[in-house]
Amino acid sequence: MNDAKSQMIGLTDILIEPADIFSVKYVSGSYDSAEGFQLLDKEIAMHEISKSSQEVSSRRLFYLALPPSVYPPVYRMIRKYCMNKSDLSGWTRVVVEKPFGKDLDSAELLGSQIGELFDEPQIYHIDHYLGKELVQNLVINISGRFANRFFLPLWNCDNIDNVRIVFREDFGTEGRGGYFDEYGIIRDIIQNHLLQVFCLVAMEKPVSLKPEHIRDEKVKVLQSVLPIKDEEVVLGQYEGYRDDVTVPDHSNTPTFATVILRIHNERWEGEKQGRNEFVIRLQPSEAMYMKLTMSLLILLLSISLSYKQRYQGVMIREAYERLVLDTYGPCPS
Ligand SMILES: NC(=O)C1=CN([C@@H]2O[C@H](COP(=O)(O)OP(=O)(O)OC[C@H]3O[C@@H](n4cnc5c(N)ncnc54)[C@H](OP(=O)(O)O)[C@@H]3O)[C@@H](O)[C@H]2O)C=CC1
Ligand SMILES: O=C1O[C@H](COP(=O)(O)O)[C@@H](O)[C@H](O)[C@H]1O
Repeated sequence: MNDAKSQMIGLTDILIEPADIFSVKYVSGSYDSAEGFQLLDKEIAMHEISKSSQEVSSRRLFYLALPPSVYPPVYRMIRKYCMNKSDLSGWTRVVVEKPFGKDLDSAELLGSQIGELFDEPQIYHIDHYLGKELVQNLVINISGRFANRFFLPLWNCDNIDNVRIVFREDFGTEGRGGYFDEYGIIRDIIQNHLLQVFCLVAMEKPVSLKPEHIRDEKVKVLQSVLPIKDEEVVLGQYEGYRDDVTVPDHSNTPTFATVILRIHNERWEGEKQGRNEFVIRLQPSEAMYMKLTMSLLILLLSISLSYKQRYQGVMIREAYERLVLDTYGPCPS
């Protein structure tokens, strides 16, 4: 690994207390050499001894803000040098970012490489879109589709012509070309964040909110998607993308993509011509609103709920904050 890509930062000390006090310590080293990880382990152990009544019993969570292609060497080092040593209690968990590989082969390879080092319950796959307030609402909260008697009977192809899941950003790679150019917009955003939203919008009601039940329903809806037609995909690259010095001059990586997914199941297969719109805006400024177009009069009626206005003073957790805290608990969903 070259030097420019060899900085490893270890977060050795996070205190989460009612007063939200965070104390952070950095240890630097390279991804593929023992010294940095031995030092990191030493720092963690010192912290554990200073804080814990049970010597060297701890909960160690490793979250890597790195492209998954770098995971195998880093996780090998963690496995070798940084595990919780105690047989008494505690645990070691690792958080894996998206995209998980580039295709089926590389995803399976990555899975087996990480699987050789850690047991399944130790591995947490993170998709921060699942931590967003309105995405959580899609499944569990009061306005979630399964809890809401207003939406429940309407949520099918008799009443919904199409669902558009739109992600827009008004900035470029900003120095992240080293990661982004290797993956592109489909693997960076569509295959994970937007497909998760797609699954939550389209899936059937899970038997319970247990992780495996939610996962099973997501799998079913993905299996119901018909093969994508070439003519229903558009790819592009925004002008100026290659101006970023971290992007190769001749990059052909897509930075724009649109695709139509057709679901072949009882709920969604069928045609409905409709002109009303129900919008769930995850960001910026969380909101839900409805635009009703009364055919001849073309009257636009808006029924809206802006989270900022409606829930003034209520703190909405950041997606990562919610999910990283979840990794400390017993439930990986
Ligand atoms: N940025 C974001 O908003 C989000 C990012 N993620 C995920 O986090 C991970 C990292 O993304 P992000 O932090 O944005 O990416 P960056 O490009 O900022 O890279 C993060 C770190 O990884 C290093 N790095 C990048 N490419 C390579 C490589 N090919 N080999 C070795 N090291 C490399 C960088 O080193 P150097 O600085 O030297 O290039 C940097 O230290 C990705 O998996 C991404 O999907 C997930 C959600 C949101
Ligand atoms: O995963 C990623 O997401 C961010 C966008 O996240 P958001 O919460 O700000 O919508 C994106 O910028 C980044 O390229 C990608 O890796």
